[in-house]
Amino acid sequence: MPKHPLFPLTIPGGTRQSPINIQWRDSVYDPFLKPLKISYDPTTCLHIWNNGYSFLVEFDDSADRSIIVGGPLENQYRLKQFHFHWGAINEWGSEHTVDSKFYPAELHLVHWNAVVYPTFEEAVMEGNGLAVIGVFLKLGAHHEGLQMLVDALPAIKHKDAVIEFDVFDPSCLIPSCPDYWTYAGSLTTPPLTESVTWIIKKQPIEVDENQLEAFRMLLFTSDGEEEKRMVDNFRPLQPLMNRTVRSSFQ
Ligand SMILES: CC#CCNS(=O)(=O)c1cc(S(N)(=O)=O)ccc1C(=O)O
Ligand SMILES: [Zn+2]
Repeated sequence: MPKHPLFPLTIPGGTRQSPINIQWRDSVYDPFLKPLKISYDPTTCLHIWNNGYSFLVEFDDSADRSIIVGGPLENQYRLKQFHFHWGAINEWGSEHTVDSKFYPAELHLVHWNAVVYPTFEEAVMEGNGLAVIGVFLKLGAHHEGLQMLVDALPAIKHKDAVIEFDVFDPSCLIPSCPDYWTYAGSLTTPPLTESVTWIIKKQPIEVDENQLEAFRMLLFTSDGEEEKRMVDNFRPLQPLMNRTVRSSFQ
């Protein structure tokens, strides 16, 4: 298991840190959880860029055009960006684990509560400010929708590289099975604030080896610096402490 030079391991006084191991048998079915409703407008897609930690696709979140509602959420939340975490090899790479099993990668779709908070930055600091959908990636069949992202990666190999990305519907990356786990957690990168309602999809999506390898050819480093491959950009598991993971399924 690689060490994590990227960011602090612990937040002093943290009681709801992420990621966590989801022990399937300890999760509690909640019949009052609603189905998650996802309505994304593909034309709100802006650009894809390498921020030196992951690659992310950002969306125009100046209006309620790409939103999620329902599930465990009290309000609707606006899509701001999505990004991935992955490993150097297929044995690990996801941030969350299920019964202590790692997946080779994990997708995070980050949304913020624009009903209650005026800006994303303010929402990041509040307990109900963010909602992140987590989707596991497993090695298997070629994923057509992901390939559009993979084809753009060579153009953003280095830190701070960005290219236009006009139309993309991230719904194609979300499994059709409605089942999810949900728990109260945090950002897994600085500022690590305890502001995230996590919604982790039970069913992974399948991607092929070439697609995972394409993630691994990205670099943490800027053009001209000594090359460091962008791999193992996941935070170590955090203690569950006094939390229950709820499931939307029996
Ligand atoms: C201020 C502030 C902030 C956090 N930004 S983020 O929520 O988009 C985010 C969230 C996550 S995660 N892994 O917690 O969803 C990772 C990375 C990022 C990011 O800045 O790129
Ligand atoms: Zn993430």
